Amino acid sequence: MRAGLLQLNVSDDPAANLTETLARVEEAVGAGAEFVLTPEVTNCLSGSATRQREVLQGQAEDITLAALREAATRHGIWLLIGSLALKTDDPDGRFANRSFLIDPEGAIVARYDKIHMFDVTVSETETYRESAGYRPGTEAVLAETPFGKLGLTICYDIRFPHLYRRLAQAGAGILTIPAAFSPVTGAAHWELLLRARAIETGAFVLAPAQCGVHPTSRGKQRRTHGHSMVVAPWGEVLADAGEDPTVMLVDIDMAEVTRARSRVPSLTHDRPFGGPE
Ligand SMILES: O=C(O)CNC(=O)[C@H](CS)NC(=O)CCC(=O)C(=O)O
Repeated sequence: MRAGLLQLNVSDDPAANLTETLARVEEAVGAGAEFVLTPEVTNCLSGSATRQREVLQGQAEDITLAALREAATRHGIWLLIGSLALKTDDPDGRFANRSFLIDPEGAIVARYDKIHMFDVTVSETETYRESAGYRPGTEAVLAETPFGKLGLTICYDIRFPHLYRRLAQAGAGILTIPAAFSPVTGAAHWELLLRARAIETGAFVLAPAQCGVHPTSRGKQRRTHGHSMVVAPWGEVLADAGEDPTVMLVDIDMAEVTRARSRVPSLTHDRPFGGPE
């Protein structure tokens, strides 16, 4: 299976982002991708809740979701929309940070709401309070594809290894981790965390990411780490997209999952234990 990961530098203008995303999908398909993946918040990255309320839509109206479903059908590909920021019926007006798996008929075969919220003070000048703007999800999601079972996660989820263990033990051979990682934590942790999750689970990790300085019309300026990555089940980095927007193609051989897990079957070696709760 050939995967095409889109590394994007989105703005807070969903229509403009969609034009760029569709062109990149086209590029990936032209290069033979059968499974195309986009980063977290493919539709809009903003540092302003006011701006988000102006431009974001609910799932039923969202232009990015509709157009990407249509693109999946037109090209006959599988498509992971890393996530969309979407309006919800949350009483506090919070958005969903929701990932979608689309099949070649354009059907939504799975959707996942990011569970873990990035409420972190990275430095004195850089603070994130994701839970103020987004309503967290509560369910882990596994999806069937012709190339294997897929475990859907998003960005900060990467720091919660029990989620990945659960998905892998439920059968996932591919873990998707679309991201908009912060530059500071990205430089220190991103590659190491991706490789750790791949090794612990004996699964492929596919991590399409946002990159660069994001053009925003108002509010806080956002910057992201880039370095979209594919990691093999044994832990090798198969590809790293660097810092700039691009399409990254990687051939995935699912037999590597079986090979890694038979060399080190730690996924099947859990033991009950007592001790601190
Ligand atoms: O804000 C939005 O609209 C979209 N969401 C994001 O960019 C999220 C929350 S701020 N970013 C992360 O989870 C980065 C995690 C990270 O960098 C780490 O774990 O170190």
